Amino acid sequence: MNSQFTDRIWKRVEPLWNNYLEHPFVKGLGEGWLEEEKFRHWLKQDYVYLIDYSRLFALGSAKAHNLATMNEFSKLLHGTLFMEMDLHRGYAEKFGISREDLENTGAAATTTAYTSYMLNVAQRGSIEHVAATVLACAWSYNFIGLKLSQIEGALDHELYGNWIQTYSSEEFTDLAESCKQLMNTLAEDKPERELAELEEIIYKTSMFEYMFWDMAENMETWPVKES
Ligand SMILES: Cc1ncc(CO)c(N)n1
Repeated sequence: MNSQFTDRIWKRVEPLWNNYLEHPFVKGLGEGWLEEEKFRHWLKQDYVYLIDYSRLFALGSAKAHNLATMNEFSKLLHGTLFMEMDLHRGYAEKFGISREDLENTGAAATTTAYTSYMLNVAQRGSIEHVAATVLACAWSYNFIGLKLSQIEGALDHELYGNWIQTYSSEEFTDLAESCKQLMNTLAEDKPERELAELEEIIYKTSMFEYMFWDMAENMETWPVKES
């Protein structure tokens, strides 16, 4: 098979993504010792993150040049709003966080920066820009889920097993693969200047992914609290 755009991307992001696996939040999740309050912080921030992330798939459908692409984005939208966010709703119920509280979480600085960046790039750009903004998110969570699932006992952990099961599942792997396929199709025959631009978007979102783990680990919101 011909070399794909995502093979080039993999070479660029792999060193950065390996840092996710060393991050204390991700390590704690995989080895089962992550403090619950940090996980609860991630859960709430990630829920509001996913609301805006879902908008990107809707934008992808709107900007699609053909029905097949519209269908792909619509499947990704549905998968995020239902399959993925059900995981969050299940945890919230376990923690006694109401649906309303979950949904009304105030986005932290990092969450705001990350979603604003993606929405800005996607709104200003074309369909391939939309595909570039969503790629690192789905693919890197699948990468992390699959890696953590290899740790002995991780899938059976009382609290975090469900997280690892979801992100390493066939369903979520399909979702990540669809994002990769979409990116490859949309990158076909594009000149190098445009490919380099897409690569930068994917690299930046990968950096934001790292910042999101940091935000969760340090339970950050905004640097100065209202008095
Ligand atoms: C921050 C973040 N990135 C990626 C995913 C996977 O969709 C997620 N749930 N949250």
